[in-house]
Amino acid sequence: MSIDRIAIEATDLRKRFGDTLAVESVDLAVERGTVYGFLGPNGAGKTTTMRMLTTLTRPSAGDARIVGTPVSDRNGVRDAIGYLPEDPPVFDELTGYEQLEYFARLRDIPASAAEQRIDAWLERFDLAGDAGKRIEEYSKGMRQKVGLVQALLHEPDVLFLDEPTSGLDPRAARTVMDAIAEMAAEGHTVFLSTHILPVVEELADTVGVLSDGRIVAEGAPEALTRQVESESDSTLEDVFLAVTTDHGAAVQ
Ligand SMILES: Nc1ncnc2c1ncn2[C@@H]1O[C@H](COP(=O)(O)OP(=O)(O)OP(=O)(O)O)[C@@H](O)[C@H]1O
Repeated sequence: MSIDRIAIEATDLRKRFGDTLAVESVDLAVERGTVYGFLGPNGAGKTTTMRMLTTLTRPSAGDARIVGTPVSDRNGVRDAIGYLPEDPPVFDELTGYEQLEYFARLRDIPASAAEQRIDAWLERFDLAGDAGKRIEEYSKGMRQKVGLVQALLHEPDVLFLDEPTSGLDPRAARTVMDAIAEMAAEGHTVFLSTHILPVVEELADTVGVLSDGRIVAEGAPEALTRQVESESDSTLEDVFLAVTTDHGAAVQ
């Protein structure tokens, strides 16, 4: 596989916080235009890994590149990515529209394109009627939607999403899932961390399960589920339970 087909690459990526080894050793090679589902129990190191890949946390050791740019080149990587963290970075005192306008300026999106894209996404996420309200008046789901639009407004090569459907009603969650599938079909790469397994089952081309700071299982969802013995058809939940209780003994 040639390197330019790899959007997210990590080699022996590690992070230590004092005595805590948050990420022991992570290797990744995520192909462009694919959706990578990142699973793992609470405390496995998923957020820390995403923070290293998005340049927000400096790795203690190892190497990571986003579309060929090393994460030590923070500006270079930030130009190539969008990131929706668990708690979307929005300003309570701005309206939803102002927040997105502000972000579009930060990202150097020309004003006319910005207006067009903001209007289209607000409409799609059923937020157009509330775009003039201050974010402090928004529900959790509305904040989540603004955070998501903010992450993809500049049409980044690589989109990192931490629980993108959390707090969303089923219709909004469907809109988000369809948008993720579209982004991937257009050639964007999506790195998706969530505990909602049906979301991963539907969207991910490849799934990686992180446990105690290491990837203990990785592969296409169908390939992983085929390897788990179960009385009925296996699901990703069976895979998750097998590899995270027994550290990969059931799935090699
Ligand atoms: N800033 C920090 N300082 C000290 N320890 C930290 C810090 N951030 C994370 N950790 C520790 O690193 C480990 C991994 O945490 P992380 O948040 O990456 O897990 P996670 O897989 O995202 O969990 P969850 O699914 O609960 O969000 C945990 O033991 C956590 O306590």
